[in-house]
Amino acid sequence: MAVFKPENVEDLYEIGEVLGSGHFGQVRQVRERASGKCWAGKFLKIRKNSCSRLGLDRSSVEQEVEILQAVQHPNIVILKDVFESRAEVVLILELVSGGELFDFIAQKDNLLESEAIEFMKQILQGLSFMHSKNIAHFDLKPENVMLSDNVSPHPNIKLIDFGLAHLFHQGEEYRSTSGTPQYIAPEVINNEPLSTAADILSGLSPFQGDTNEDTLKNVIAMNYEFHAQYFSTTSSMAKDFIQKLLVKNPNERMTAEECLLHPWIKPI
Ligand SMILES: Cc1ccc2c(c1)c1c3c(c(C)cc1n2CCCN)C(=O)NC3=O
Repeated sequence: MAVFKPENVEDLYEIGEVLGSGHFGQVRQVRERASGKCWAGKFLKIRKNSCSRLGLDRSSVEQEVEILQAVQHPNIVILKDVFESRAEVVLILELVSGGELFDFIAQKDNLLESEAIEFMKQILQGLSFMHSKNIAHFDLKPENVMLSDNVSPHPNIKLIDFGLAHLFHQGEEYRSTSGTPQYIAPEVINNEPLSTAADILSGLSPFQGDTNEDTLKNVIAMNYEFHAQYFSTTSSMAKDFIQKLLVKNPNERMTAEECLLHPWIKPI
């Protein structure tokens, strides 16, 4: 069993504003008292016993910590420290102050394809690194693709939130139905054995339906089209790239490594 620091996190960090919250608990900005540097504290409620429904199993937190310690990469958020009290584990994570990529793009009048390629390349570099270590994120969605800062003209992409991530062991069969309906792969919906390929399809959402049920049906049917309203100025190379991701059979879907070699990302 992993042992985390027993010190009281508030002895070393000043707890600041809430940055986000979820089923797991809260993410808050924290300030390291010794250096004055700001980090993100992910405060996770831990189940007191197996009968309790509130909080997370300690084993799932141990897996998130093990995975974050294994994926040190410029496009993946860094884990600095882990503290544990009676019913809480606190992850001290790199603060990515540039906010969500989705918001950065939404506030621009238009996104050049060259900018989209640069963002996609960084996302794929982080994914390719994780997948090379047999780790899948399993919750890749716009909210979990963030920017390191909001000042530089070319901010760095940072993948965050490894709460659903999984480390595949040799020959292991793994199934899960967790995830966000409009971003999950068809094999997740069908409760089939999963692989890192699920990450490749999960980040896109041309499948949005009026209800979660409609969305899931669209994902299963791979029901999408390139509406002229959005794609009239999109290059055929970009559409070819997307089509090679939106493939129902995970074994026929491009891997992150193959994506990085696609001519849209890496022109010949
Ligand atoms: C400036 C800012 C604002 C909101 C943040 C974060 C940072 C943030 C962070 C993290 C997580 C897991 C969630 C976070 N959230 C919650 C929303 C994430 N889409 C994290 O690991 N580092 C962050 O900076």
